[in-house]
Amino acid sequence: MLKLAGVNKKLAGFHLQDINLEVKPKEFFVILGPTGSGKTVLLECLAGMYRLDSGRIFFAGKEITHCPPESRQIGFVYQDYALFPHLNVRQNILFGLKCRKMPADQRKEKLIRICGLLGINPLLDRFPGTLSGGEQQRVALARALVMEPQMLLLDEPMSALDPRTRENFQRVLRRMQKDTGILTIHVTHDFEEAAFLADRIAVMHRGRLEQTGTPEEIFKRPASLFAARFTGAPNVFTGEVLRYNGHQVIRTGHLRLPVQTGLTGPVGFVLHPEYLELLRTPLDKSNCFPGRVIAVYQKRYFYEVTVKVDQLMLYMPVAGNNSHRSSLPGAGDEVWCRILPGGLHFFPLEDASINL
Ligand SMILES: Nc1ncnc2c1ncn2[C@@H]1O[C@H](COP(=O)(O)OP(=O)(O)OP(=O)(O)O)[C@@H](O)[C@H]1O
Repeated sequence: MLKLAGVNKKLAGFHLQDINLEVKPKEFFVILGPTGSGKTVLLECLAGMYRLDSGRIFFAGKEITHCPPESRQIGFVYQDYALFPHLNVRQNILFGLKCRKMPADQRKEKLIRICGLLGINPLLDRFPGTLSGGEQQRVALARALVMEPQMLLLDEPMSALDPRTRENFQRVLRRMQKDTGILTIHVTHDFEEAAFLADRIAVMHRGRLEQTGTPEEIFKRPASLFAARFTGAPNVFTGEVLRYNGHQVIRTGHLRLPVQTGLTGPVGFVLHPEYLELLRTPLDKSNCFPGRVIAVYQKRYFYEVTVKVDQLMLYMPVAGNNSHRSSLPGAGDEVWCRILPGGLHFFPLEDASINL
């Protein structure tokens, strides 16, 4: 178990603020946040590269707040791989074990195991300058893993990879983490990557952790406008909860959507697309709203229909295949949009001026 309690670190122009976090043994934990939000500084605090201003860090049953980096048994993989260019892959991977003066036969045994796990045996005699980005990243990971760290910190290890290589590396990484069970903290600004890899995610914004939860919890129930928008939730809007004709409604533009929420006043809300139904004629007047189709795009497995309802641009995926295309409305058509029960999620709006 890793525990951070009230961790604070001020740097010129940046403040890592009041970080409280618990990560379970064997967990794959992702810190998700935009550039400059403090993800790397947080990893560096864990690795012992900064002296904390306040707060404590505990790992595997002992306090490590003041332990020097080399005694923390942490593996750190950087964004830019940081391989030694004058050493071949084998020498790069074994560098740390040689410094530890591990006997050659033990080094060899570890090398074989790690390279098998990451599929890099054919690369052992090559030099970093001759490797692709994805290959270099695997080597960097192997170099960290061979030291058998108790915790692995990965600082945007895929930022320089093309989408296909990134997808492959994500699979390798996830399998490796499940096989080894090393508590892993991975930093990224990409929600899809986070959702694929993470057991749990913490959303970071301006030096603070805004929300922690499983990928599904964060995607379905974002706690703030920032979390909703940054994780790419479609149909994120703002409005005001008030009473209208004796009912609780949310007013947004000229629309009044019936709601049941403990919140009042200004709120943010998500209209989950899978709870939106596209109709030619209204079914249930209280939850059906007239709109106009703005665009229909074909995606791989579904159609993406954009409907303007009052001032809201609603994104709606509609399942279908080519033969189904003719039954879909087209741009300019008048339609109705029905909100099914459970389709609305609210969060308090603390800072309406958040600009992503
Ligand atoms: N040693 C330092 N001294 C002063 N400021 C620093 C230092 N290291 C980082 N910062 C600042 O702290 C803020 C957070 O930096 P950090 O590298 O943690 O962001 P990040 O979330 O990892 O961003 P990115 O996704 O771009 O890597 C930035 O404004 C950065 O300029």
